Amino acid sequence: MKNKRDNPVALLLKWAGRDKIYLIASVACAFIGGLFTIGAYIGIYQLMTAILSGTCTIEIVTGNAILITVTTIIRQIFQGASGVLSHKGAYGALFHVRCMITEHLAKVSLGALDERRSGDIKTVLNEDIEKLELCLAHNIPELVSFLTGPVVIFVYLMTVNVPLALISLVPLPVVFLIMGAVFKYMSGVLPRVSKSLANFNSVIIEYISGMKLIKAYNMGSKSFRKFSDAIEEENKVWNQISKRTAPPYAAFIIILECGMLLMVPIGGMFFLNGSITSSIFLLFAYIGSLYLAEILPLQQLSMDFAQSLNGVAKAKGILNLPIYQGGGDFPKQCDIEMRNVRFSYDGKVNVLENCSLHVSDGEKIALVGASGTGKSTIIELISRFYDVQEGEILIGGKNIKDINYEKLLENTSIVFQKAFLTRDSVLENIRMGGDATLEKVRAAAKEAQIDDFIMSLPDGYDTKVGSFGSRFSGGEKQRLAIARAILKNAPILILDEATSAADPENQVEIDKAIENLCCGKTVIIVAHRLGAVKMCDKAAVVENHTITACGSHAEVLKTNHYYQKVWKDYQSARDVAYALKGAESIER
Ligand SMILES: Nc1ncnc2c1ncn2[C@@H]1O[C@H](COP(=O)(O)OP(=O)(O)OP(=O)(O)O)[C@@H](O)[C@H]1O
Repeated sequence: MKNKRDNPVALLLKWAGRDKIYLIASVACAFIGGLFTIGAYIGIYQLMTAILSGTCTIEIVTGNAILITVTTIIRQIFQGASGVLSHKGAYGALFHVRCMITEHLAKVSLGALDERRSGDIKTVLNEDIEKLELCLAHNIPELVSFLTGPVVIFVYLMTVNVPLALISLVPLPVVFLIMGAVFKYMSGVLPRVSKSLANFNSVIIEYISGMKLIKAYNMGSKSFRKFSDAIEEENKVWNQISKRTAPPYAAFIIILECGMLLMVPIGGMFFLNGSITSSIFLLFAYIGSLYLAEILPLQQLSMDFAQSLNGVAKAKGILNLPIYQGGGDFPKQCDIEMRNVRFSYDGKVNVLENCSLHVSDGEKIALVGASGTGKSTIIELISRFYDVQEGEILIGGKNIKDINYEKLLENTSIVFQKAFLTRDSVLENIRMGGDATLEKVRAAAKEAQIDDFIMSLPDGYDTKVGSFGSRFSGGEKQRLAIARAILKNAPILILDEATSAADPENQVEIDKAIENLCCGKTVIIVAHRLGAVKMCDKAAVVENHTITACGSHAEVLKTNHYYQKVWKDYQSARDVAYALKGAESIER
């Protein structure tokens, strides 16, 4: 049996939360407005009858004119109110759904997200959810409004003449069959539409964010090709849809409007054999053949409805992604332990196998290893961006899966190799949604060696960061990210050390900032340059999918070949720098 929760309209109403009341009120208004459709038809019928029977007076004309005007005005008022209420409810619902999805995404493992492209998620959050507005603000109230009128008129016609009223319904099953066929076709083709749109969005995101690279390698025409292919596919899909849906739409309109073809000969026959009066004949010849045209606006409904349901299904798909929930308090002690961990991103190739590591509370450890050996993966597992496939990771003796995810994030600061700045003020970029005062933010920025620079900006801490942080150099961005982590003051610090961003002066400032940041914390640093080892108590070598050596610099240097080699290389490089500079005191 189909679960009630699977019903897309019920789901939409649930997502609308408190705004559901506006949606229900809008449907009620649409219904009442629809009831008043009958006024104009009754007015015209009464006038026709009076004229044909020669009893028409000024009172009858005025009375029916008032009836038609007033019912039309009331109908419009209720339909207008229905529109206002449905839009208020619909945009409230859209807001709730978007918030639910973004909050949900924050608790989803990166593994689940890796399978989706950013364009795909953007399409759901933007275009697909926007389609829900169609359903809530238009489709549902319009369906009620445009169906109520014809139903009321049909009931009225039944009171006048049952056989003719029933004959007037003949086109209806045909048009509903057509609408059903269009709905079925649209539901089938929509996954291709969504895929093409998601691809289109991904290409745009890639094109804009990779603009520097595109320019540097003169890739304009090549990437434009990708761009134009995506546009072409979009165009192809929608052309195909119009080709397939145009004929049924035309048939829908023609069949609805051809009621006269039935009503005139059949009504005429009834009139000639004396079973109906002339006014009843005219009523059916005119109104009885036209009233179904009231549902003409519904021709778009099947396509819109299919799109809305597709939007619901895709939003539900994201909301169904498993999230980290439950779990207890963050432990008092912050020692970190990896026990025999196995991890693979794709389920096929193991990045880590039987990997173990212990970092004591308050200890600083540097992860050293060749590129691609799994250093960043280790810190992503400790931060629970992904879950291990075998083994366990413990903090303070507690498996991180048993720690409340938000508490884990609260107590861990991560400084990424590539600092990401949001399009907001410098102040907000440091306090990241928190409520720290400017004084506290400045104190953190001072420790991160970036306060002087921020104060030299035209608007100081209120300076807006340009898109993708483009106003700041790599080193400045790095120090802003360090200021963020200093302000957060979490007991565990994970640092994917950046070197590319730093020129020598910047590096001195970054090193000082990192030193301040690390003070009194349990720290894991991914050491891309060996110089970082000097600020740590221990070094651990990541190679062959595991940690092969761990200990003080001297201990690891004694036992590990890789470490001996890179240390030698590091020293030679320093000697070259020493010779080039001719300085007396380069620190060894
Ligand atoms: N999201 C991902 N999906 C699939 N594979 C990944 C992902 N991230 C990393 N990898 C792969 O996992 C392996 C380890 O990558 P990782 O980034 O942990 O190495 P690293 O030691 O930090 O490298 P580097 O020093 O160059 O930053 C690499 O082979 C990499 O290609």
